[in-house]
Amino acid sequence: MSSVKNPLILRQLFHKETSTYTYLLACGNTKEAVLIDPVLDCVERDLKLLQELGVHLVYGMNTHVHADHITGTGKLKEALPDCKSVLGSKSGARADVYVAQDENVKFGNLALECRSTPGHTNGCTTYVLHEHEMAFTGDALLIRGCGRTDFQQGSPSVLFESVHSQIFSLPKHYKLYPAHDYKGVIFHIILLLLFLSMWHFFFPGFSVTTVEEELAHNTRLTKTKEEFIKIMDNLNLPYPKRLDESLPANLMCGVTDPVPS
Ligand SMILES: N[C@@H](CCC(=O)N[C@@H](CSS)C(=O)NCC(=O)O)C(=O)O
Ligand SMILES: [Fe+2]
Repeated sequence: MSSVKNPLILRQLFHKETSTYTYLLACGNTKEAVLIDPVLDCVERDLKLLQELGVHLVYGMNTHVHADHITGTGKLKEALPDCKSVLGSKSGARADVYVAQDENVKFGNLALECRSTPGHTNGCTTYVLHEHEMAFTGDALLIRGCGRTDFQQGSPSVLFESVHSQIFSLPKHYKLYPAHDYKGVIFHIILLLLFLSMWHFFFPGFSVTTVEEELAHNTRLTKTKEEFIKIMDNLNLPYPKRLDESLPANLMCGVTDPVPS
């Protein structure tokens, strides 16, 4: 294990309605912070936390153009004018900073390396924090699963290559943090039927994994490429409930231009 020079403040936040994880990362020395995949509905929560921790948001970053929720980046920028939005250069959406393969996003003394991981969408980017041996995979890799490939330029073949070359090639002990966890949802439904509302207490789902765990236990990506393509082509998932509002808004950084009066 390499010695850690710069302390990291890390918070994993959850949006229950869309099972989305947002990550707050801040440099413990300088207090410069980034939010990865903020959700519009949770901006007030995130602003309060930034203030409580005494950190200064420099980037609102997205791993990709989300199809299931509206990004909070635009609203965060309105509240914090120093904050810039970051997105993969192949995303086709509006952002202040576009990142490509091997570029770094710096916050304080820490830096996130950008790895292009298309296949779920063209612009999908995995952000790697080498100093703390962790990566934020968006929807390219979910815990024991992966993002769907049936819309938004999705391609199972491209996703398979991305995950194997850019994520599974990281050291085996690296922690992987995804953009969603759907494992708790089944239990949620069962407990709702039992009129209980504390599902998260009993069945928290999964919050983090490692390269080693996914190489051994990912239900899709441990298969051959041919088997993987067959699985992905036959998922038959319903479209995300908020797709129609999310996609156009996220192409505009989560805010639509004001209508002239
Ligand atoms: N039911 C959810 C949407 C679920 C969904 O389609 N999730 C996406 C990631 S958000 S683009 C996905 O890739 N899922 C993979 C899988 O195996 O489930 C909603 O209505 O929001
Ligand atoms: Fe997605």
